Amino acid sequence: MTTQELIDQIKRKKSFLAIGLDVDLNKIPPHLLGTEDPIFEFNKAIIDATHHLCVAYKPNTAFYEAYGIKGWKALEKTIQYLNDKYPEIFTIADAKRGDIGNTSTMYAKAFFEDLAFDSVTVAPYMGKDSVEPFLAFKDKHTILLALTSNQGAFDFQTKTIEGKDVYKQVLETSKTWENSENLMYVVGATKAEYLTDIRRIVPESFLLVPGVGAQGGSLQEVCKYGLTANVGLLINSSRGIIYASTSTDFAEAAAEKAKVLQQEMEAILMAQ
Ligand SMILES: O=c1ccn([C@@H]2O[C@H](COP(=O)(O)O)[C@@H](O)[C@H]2O)c(=O)[nH]1
Repeated sequence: MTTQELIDQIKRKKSFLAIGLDVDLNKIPPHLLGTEDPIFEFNKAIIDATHHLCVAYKPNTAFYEAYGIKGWKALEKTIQYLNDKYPEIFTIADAKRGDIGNTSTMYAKAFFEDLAFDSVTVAPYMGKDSVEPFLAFKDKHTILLALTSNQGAFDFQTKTIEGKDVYKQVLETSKTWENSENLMYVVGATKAEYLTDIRRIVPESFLLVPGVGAQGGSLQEVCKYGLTANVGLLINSSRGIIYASTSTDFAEAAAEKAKVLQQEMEAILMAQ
């Protein structure tokens, strides 16, 4: 999917919500546990109930890898279902990969060719040659971790090396790489006060922003400093939406939570 197609979808739906599909078998409604593939059944119901309210889904691969072959199969079925039934939706494999070049090539093939995701999250700390294999896929998007939502972000990302914060070096250096127009960046909603500086370096780039809801980040604060003329934001919420109910009404309850966020987004876009 091109960036323009993503922007068009955002404008059409008046939403820049990315719903996180972080499926934990201990948290899903018990009646699904008797089905053949509870993870997929859960995702399918959530997707069918919420697809009109969001523009992206972000399965975090850890939640699938944890269940071995069955988890990976459920991930494969989920992305196939999305690509077949809702091809306008932007898909994000939150896998946080990155390794020496030939290994990164295999990661890129796994997520872009085999699973056919539109994008994958990548850790930048092994440098240019570890990210290039992802960027070589010209019709796909590489989402680089810039300033993450967790407390540990302050351990390295905000440290100053040679006079510049490390997260700023990630943004500035990555902009010089070939096909950098296909880069997006992860910035935590809990770090909204850094967005003015971030927008000075990447004024147009899309930012994937997790941390609204369960982690305490504010949608309003993020939009105040991070919104661009083309929106430029994908706001992620996972637990706050998908675990709204643990009963048979779980999909409707998730849609209600998603609707609240979508309406807040619509109001922000109208006021722009
Ligand atoms: O900086 C980051 C990068 C990734 N994440 C991931 O986003 C979701 C957030 O889930 P919530 O339940 O809405 O808190 C999850 O998959 C994280 O691994 C992040 O939170 N922060």
